[in-house]
Amino acid sequence: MSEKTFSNYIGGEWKASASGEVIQSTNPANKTEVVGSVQKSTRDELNEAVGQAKGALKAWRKLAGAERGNYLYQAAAIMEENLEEIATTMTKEMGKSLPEAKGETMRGIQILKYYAGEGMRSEGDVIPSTDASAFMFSKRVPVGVVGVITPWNFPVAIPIWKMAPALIYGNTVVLKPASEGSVTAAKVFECFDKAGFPAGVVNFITGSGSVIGQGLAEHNDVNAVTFTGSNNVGRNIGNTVGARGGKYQLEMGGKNPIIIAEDCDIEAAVDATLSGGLKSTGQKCTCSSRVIVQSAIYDQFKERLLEKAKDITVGDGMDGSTWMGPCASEGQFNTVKHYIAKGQEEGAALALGGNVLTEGNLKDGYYIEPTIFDNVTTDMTIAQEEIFGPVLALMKVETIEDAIDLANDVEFGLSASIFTKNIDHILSFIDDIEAGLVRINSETAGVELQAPFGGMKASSSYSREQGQAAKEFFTTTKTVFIKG
Ligand SMILES: NC(=O)c1ccc[n+]([C@@H]2O[C@H](COP(=O)([O-])OP(=O)(O)OC[C@H]3O[C@@H](n4cnc5c(N)ncnc54)[C@H](O)[C@@H]3O)[C@@H](O)[C@H]2O)c1
Ligand SMILES: O=CCCC(=O)C(=O)O
Repeated sequence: MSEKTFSNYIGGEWKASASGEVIQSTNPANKTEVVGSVQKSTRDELNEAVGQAKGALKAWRKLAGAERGNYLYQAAAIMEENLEEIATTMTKEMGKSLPEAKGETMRGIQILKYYAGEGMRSEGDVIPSTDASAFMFSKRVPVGVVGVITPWNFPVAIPIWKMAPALIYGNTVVLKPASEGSVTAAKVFECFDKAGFPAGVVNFITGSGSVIGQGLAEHNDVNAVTFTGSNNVGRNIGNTVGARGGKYQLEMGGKNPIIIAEDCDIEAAVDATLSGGLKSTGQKCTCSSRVIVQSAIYDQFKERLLEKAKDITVGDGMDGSTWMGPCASEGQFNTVKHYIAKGQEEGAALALGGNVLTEGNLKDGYYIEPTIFDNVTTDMTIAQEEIFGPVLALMKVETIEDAIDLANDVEFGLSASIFTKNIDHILSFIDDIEAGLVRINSETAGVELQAPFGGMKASSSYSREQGQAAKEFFTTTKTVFIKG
């Protein structure tokens, strides 16, 4: 793959920024390798992108849903032809292993197809009027220009799970991806370009969060902003968009618990803890971070967990034998090191890992060992703050009631899981756990595109993405009353 500089995609054309500056995206498995560069755009260019999206809105929303769907089907087909290249770029840009990157790219394609079909489905309800001679119905209509601000950890799936529903319901979009995933997102936009969307319907602009992201939040012609990312940035975007009367949706961090009950299948629970906690190097918003284990099996579970964690192969995501890649960036690497030090400082015992890996080629990347802390208590920073790295915190409890109380003792509420065979425990977990994604005998990660996704408490703005739930954010309802 040759290193390339990608332009913005505005009004159906690839355009370099007048700033003359670019942002380089480097490979976290090999710091000196530049994967590609994107534009460091200006506020004027953002205004142009929003202007193009606004200009394209009328004609786009007037197309039949099925016609809009055809563009989405076309984009999906082109992405399928380019799957290998997109996935390779993703692995090189943010470190996810190649099989995971391929899975994510395929997921993006499936999301496009799902929403393409949505263009042929109902856009309202017939509602009986109290006037027998009148006809009343509701009709979903687009919100308008949608600003899409996305993180780096799912650089294909997240932009698509926001853009596809926005587009099918008749909105136009301006995407601002995270810089650490921008080259991958540009590859997706190359497919959108080839799909032939009318000029201005889909726009792509890169640059700093404080200029382009904040600019989208502030722009009066951006009717709605859908954001996924960290809590501090999200809250600020929500306040900014809300203050000018815009619609917003925030999907943010997690501190997800997995509860291990004494009656569970320990082997299955260990596998799910490792997969849910450490796949993607712990950089999924749904990753398990707190492992809450009943005391009767604590030692047995811990021993097996450590045994299996020791076998994890860490390396370049492009290498077929790699199970866990590097942290996605230098910033992420430093954050994880900071939390590991903090855990030790506050008295948690390091049961495994905790070190930077420097052997052989690993010294060229941002590698940290799979890390497991023992004797973690809920007051510790590593039990409260999102780490977003390969770090698990083991916590001991006596009863399942205690486990659920402990699980809920954080500001976040994104996903949660329990391993148990006891139906009473399952039912009380479903009822009492404060999380938007509740999983039984399964890892905490694992989002299905046809189901609502979003968190409770500080993890979300009470909104839901994906499946039919996306309709709520990307449309507004007209109630029509007709009298002859
Ligand atoms: N709940 C979910 O669905 C979900 C999914 C994936 C990731 N996440 C969360 O995302 C975070 C990791 O992603 P990240 O590091 O890219 O998050 P981030 O908040 O740093 O960045 C997200 C996006 O916001 C932009 N941004 C940064 N500063 C901004 C500002 N001042 N104004 C407007 N936009 C700004 C960034 O450029 C990026 O495009 C984690 O907290 C993770 O849990 C949540
Ligand atoms: O990072 C957040 C998205 C998580 C996800 O898509 C999954 O768990 O499958």
